[in-house]
Amino acid sequence: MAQPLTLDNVSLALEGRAILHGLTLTAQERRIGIVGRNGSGKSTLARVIAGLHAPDAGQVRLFGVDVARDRKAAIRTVGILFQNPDHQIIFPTVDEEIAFGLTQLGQSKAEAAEGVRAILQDFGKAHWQGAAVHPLSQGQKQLLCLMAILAMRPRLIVLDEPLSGLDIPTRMQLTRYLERVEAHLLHISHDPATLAGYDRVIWIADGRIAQDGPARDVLGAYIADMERLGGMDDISDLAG
Ligand SMILES: Nc1ncnc2c1ncn2[C@@H]1O[C@H](COP(=O)(O)OP(=O)(O)OP(=O)(O)O)[C@@H](O)[C@H]1O
Repeated sequence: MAQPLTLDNVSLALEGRAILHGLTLTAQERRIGIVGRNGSGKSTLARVIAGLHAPDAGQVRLFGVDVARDRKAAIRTVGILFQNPDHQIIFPTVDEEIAFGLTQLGQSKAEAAEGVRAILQDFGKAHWQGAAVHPLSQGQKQLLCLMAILAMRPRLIVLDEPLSGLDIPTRMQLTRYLERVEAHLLHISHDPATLAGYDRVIWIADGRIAQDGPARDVLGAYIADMERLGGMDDISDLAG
């Protein structure tokens, strides 16, 4: 059976600078965390795994789908949630935002409308039907993005720091929503606390895998290294 996630020697340069260096891994865990410092390449990796950016070399396969080459299959397979929902939302109303992905999947207007109704109902947000997006808080917008992705029923969702701009109660609520998601999650964060309890954590440093294993081991080593670096003199030496 096809593995949920396979990276085979994935490399990528941006503006002539190598960002990802021959990443290779296979994963079947349902909850995978990616940690790393600012500039280590996490967001770039997120985009490559979501098929938004083709690698220069190597291949990403999700459940057997080559997400860079087979875009049609990719949109059924993977969704991505970004840090800032304002960069993700393109429509002025909740319904249009959710319906868009469904029509991209080939659903009719009526099917998409039913999909919108169903996902809002599922999240106890039936009263959002017909609502405008602009008065929503950041957390509510992030929830809208999550619902829009889940309505499409992807098998894997890439989370690129979607909690980091939210206050603590909102983060806790969104975390609870994420916990009930059936799809596989690949959650990118520089905050180890977010990933405690995950099935597997991969630490990325300078576009390479620094460590890969159980959350407790990898996060422990990562925290120790971050504290070591944090104890050093000059923040200008810390840039990624
Ligand atoms: N479009 C781009 N063009 C050129 N360089 C880029 C581009 N996007 C990112 N980079 C560079 O690639 C490196 C990795 O960036 P990336 O955003 O993937 O890291 P990150 O680990 O997600 O960082 P952060 O935690 O700060 O978001 C950085 O040095 C960044 O400056």
